[in-house]
Amino acid sequence: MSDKASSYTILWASQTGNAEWIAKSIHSEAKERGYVGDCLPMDVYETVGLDKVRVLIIVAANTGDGDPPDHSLKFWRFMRRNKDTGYFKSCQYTILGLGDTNYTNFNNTAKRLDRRLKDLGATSFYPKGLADDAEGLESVVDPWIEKLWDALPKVLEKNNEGSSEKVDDLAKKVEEVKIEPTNPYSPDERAKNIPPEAEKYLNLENSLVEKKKTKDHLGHALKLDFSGLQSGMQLSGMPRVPAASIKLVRLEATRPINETPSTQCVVTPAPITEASVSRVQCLTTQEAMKRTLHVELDIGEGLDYEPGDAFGVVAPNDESLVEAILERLVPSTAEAYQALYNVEGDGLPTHLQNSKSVTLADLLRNVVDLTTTPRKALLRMLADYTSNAEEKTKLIYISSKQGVAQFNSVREQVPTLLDILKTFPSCNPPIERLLDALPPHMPRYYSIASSPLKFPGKIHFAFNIIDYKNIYDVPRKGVATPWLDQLTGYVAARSTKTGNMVDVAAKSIKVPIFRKENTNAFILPSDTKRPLVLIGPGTGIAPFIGFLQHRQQQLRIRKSMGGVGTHPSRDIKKEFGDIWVYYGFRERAKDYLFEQELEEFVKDGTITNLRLAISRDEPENKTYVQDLIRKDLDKLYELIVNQDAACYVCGDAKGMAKGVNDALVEMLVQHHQLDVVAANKLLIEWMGSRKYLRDLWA
Ligand SMILES: Cc1cc2nc3c(=O)[nH]c(=O)nc-3n(C[C@H](O)[C@H](O)[C@H](O)COP(=O)(O)O)c2cc1C
Repeated sequence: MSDKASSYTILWASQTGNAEWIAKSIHSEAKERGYVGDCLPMDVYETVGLDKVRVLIIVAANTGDGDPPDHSLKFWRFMRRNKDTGYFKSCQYTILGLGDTNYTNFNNTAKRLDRRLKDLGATSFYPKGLADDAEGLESVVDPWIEKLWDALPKVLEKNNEGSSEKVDDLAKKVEEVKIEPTNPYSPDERAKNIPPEAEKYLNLENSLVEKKKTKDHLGHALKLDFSGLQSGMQLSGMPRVPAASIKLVRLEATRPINETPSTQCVVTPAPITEASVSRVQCLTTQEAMKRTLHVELDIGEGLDYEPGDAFGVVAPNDESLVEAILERLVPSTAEAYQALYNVEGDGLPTHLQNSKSVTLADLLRNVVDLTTTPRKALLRMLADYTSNAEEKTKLIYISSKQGVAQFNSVREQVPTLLDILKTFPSCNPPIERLLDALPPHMPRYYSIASSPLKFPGKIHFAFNIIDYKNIYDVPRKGVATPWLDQLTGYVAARSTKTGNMVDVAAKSIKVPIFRKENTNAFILPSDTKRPLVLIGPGTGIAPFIGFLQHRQQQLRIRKSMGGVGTHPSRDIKKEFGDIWVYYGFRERAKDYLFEQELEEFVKDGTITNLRLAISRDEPENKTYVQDLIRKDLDKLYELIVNQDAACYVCGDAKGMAKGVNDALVEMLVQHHQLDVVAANKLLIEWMGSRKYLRDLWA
């Protein structure tokens, strides 16, 4: 009998859908190649009987500060608590990590898992891959999967030789596309590729003729240089076309055109609450580089929170973009807003699991992502629905190994789906296939910038409106922040030093939100005596406004209870540790966020020391928070090491968080007699003991 295993298990841990999608693609290709196995989210590991698994493939992403995705925390607890060094002795494994080099803890989850599996007796059958979202996951993921097919037969038996041969041929065909510009992709062939369900609502004849495109101005054709693409060229390394698994089943009922779309199709980790916007304020002046809004939501009794928590906002894709894509792809936009469907299919991805009784517009508005950089597999799939031979070839080229420069150029231009369709006018994919290939539309998370002690029943948050031009001067915008700006009526930029919050309660503006579990313990220590060092430039100050309000209120409550002895007020103050705040912005007159509030915290003693790093008031003397920290190393050493202060960092993962980390390493080298390696190790220990906490974004 062969000593190879007869089946594999794929476990995935995903926060925003990439790992899920990649794991499922591996699973579907493995099945086609004749292997047998399962593909499961990490949180259901108990159903697998992990000690029996002989071939394990893990696809793991990161969130927070090198933390595992939220849904996999139970698995991690199990792995940490497992002390049986032989638990995985019959398991051969490999790991594909999805990370981002903008974060200091690059691919921490995959690296930790690798170590832990080895400690528990598992053996690696194929080296781990560490993909980097900063440069495009594909450049590591695609070759890693390709070589997995060479490694797998050494540990795993094929159960279905017949099917595998067919697939090998198929794979070969996909790998080696020979460019034949004179071979047009006919409408007939295209029709063959449209799943039968799609034909029920797609009038194929109509969809292939030019339609009036009233929203066409919204799309911008990409600027791409195809001079490297030559006739007769052999192309290789294309991603596989995502399996056609989604079916749209048309229902009898229709939705009245004037009915407000609901968010019931959105899959969120906690139930959605409709919160009313009560007040709003622009924290920056007209002349500031960025526009920053401060919004207050009325949450009533519905949502408990503590400072440091975050919450999710369910923001729709831009409606005119949704409409323009529908106008471009379906024969009747009106129908796309009214006809109801159930989304069905084997192993539906998580984000499609609530898509019942939905319109095509609902799906594009709330379920799939229309604005993030396209995956290569999407471009490859679009090629299959492109009738013009030259355009089709270009799409295949961009998704191939040879077209990597063009793919990078696509990424750089941050196109919407409409831009891609505009670049390739004869491309007409059915909506089902888009659902197969587009990433999930994700909720946006914000740190709460208030304390329930100061604002019971309310939450505050602050954010920059994402609105910029790409390298070719084409306007680009975010999803949630321009939507919130529009929803709250584009309040005027502040003109005075402080500005006031505008009461908009009467407008009954609703924002769908949900609670986010605080998985990284970014909360105040319960002991108020413990000193704090809070480092957060820009909107990184937001959670600290909540921390400071909380401490301010705690102090007021404590004072109102009165004290004993000759100096009650001084004795009470001793029950509250010092708070040092490092805060940064560009220009004092334009983007000093929460200026009035911070000054009040200083005045009433909530903040012991407010250190302001201003980067543009004196262009020759740019100061960042890490520069101020470097100036204060001896005092900070006293506070952090001798007085056991907890140190919090919030904001940009790359420049700021790295700079602050380096400054803290310097502090430990200078004052704690450690070398750089030992100092870094101590900082990691502090993270584990919640003395050094970071809430970062790229
Ligand atoms: C809020 C956030 C925090 C992240 N933190 C890290 C990190 O600390 N280290 C890292 O290597 N990648 C980090 N990433 C990058 C993700 O691992 C990467 O984008 C991955 O493709 C996400 O996969 P998913 O869609 O399956 O969640 C972070 C991404 C986000 C959005």
